[in-house]
Amino acid sequence: MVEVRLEGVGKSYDGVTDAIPDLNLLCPRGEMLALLGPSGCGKSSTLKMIAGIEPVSRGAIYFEGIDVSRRDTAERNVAMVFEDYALYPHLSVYENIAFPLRIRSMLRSEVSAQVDRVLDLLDLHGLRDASVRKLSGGAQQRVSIGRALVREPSLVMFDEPLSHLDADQKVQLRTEIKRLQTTSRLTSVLVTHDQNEAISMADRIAVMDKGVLQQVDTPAKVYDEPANLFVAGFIGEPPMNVLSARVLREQDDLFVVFHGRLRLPVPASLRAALAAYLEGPPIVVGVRPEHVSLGQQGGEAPVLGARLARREPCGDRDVLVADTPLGKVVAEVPGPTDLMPGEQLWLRLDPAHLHFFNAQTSANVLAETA
Ligand SMILES: Nc1ncnc2c1ncn2[C@@H]1O[C@H](COP(=O)(O)OP(=O)(O)OP(=O)(O)O)[C@@H](O)[C@H]1O
Repeated sequence: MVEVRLEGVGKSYDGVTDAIPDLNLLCPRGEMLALLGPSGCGKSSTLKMIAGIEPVSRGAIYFEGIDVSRRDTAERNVAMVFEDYALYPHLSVYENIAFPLRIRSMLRSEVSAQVDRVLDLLDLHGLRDASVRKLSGGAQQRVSIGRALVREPSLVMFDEPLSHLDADQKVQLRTEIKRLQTTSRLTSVLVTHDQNEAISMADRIAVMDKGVLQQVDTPAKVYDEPANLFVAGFIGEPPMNVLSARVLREQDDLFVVFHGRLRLPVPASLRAALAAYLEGPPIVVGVRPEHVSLGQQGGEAPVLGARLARREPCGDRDVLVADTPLGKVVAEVPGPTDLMPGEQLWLRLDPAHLHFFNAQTSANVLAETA
């Protein structure tokens, strides 16, 4: 397994516009890097350039420090796992996994040993002689992962590997891929538009928009410390609420004030970063729905008056969509509640979980002072 590094990589399909202007990215050896972003953000182009399916227009791709930009997929020893499994339907599980070894004219005994190793790894021994066309989607994808691993690749590329599976199989295979990746220390790149897949499987997530890398970090950091408003809005479901506000000082304390309707103390850890915004330019405050709760008017905690527009029951919690003088605010509260549309609510925004962004650049103010 290798470390993969992209340096100043650019891709233009027509020689005029850039699908990817300038990408710098590192996937350390033994880690899974997820490329995540909306349709057209450049995930597939990046995957294809790393795999050697598409040439780079600029820059270079290094495997273990060696420039492989001009090598093809076979020379890079990259294995692919596709969303549609791409198995040979007339062959058995064993023969599908053995296929990449057979075309290398490997000795029969050696093929058998390698395939057995992979059948063990994926717990597929019971299905060894089954025809792949009779298997469930999840089992077919496990066979295609086995076929990718059997020839001991330098890098495994997972291209939307779970998109054809139903919800149960998705969860099972997610766990399986994570287990394999960790125990076999695979270097792998996962392309997905599904944030849950990226969060549950990857060591690091590269969030892209319009060909530009927005943030690359661990799933926890991408969620807890989004680098900018794009990442804040893209990661998390329902998305983070964003509200415009100003920062004021009163005696020695800083407060964030939302159009004179709500005033919250700024946590001590953010004071230095927010000092530049004092009495100054507007700021955008983000708060995740799970950090908006139901409060009471006249209680100790400051609250925002709201009217319930919609309630979405989600089992043990309710998603409340409320109209407030600051705009629409979404709250995720323990449920089920018996709240009805039109009801008056008092919302509490947890001051310990506010995110602050520069309204002009959209960057997280913590990143500006880092
Ligand atoms: N073969 C191609 N020829 C011309 N333009 C292309 C080609 N492949 C991709 N593009 C363009 O490059 C940009 C990035 O596309 P890409 O497929 O890499 O994004 P993506 O994030 O993988 O999207 P999706 O999730 O829809 O597959 C888009 O503007 C797309 O139209």
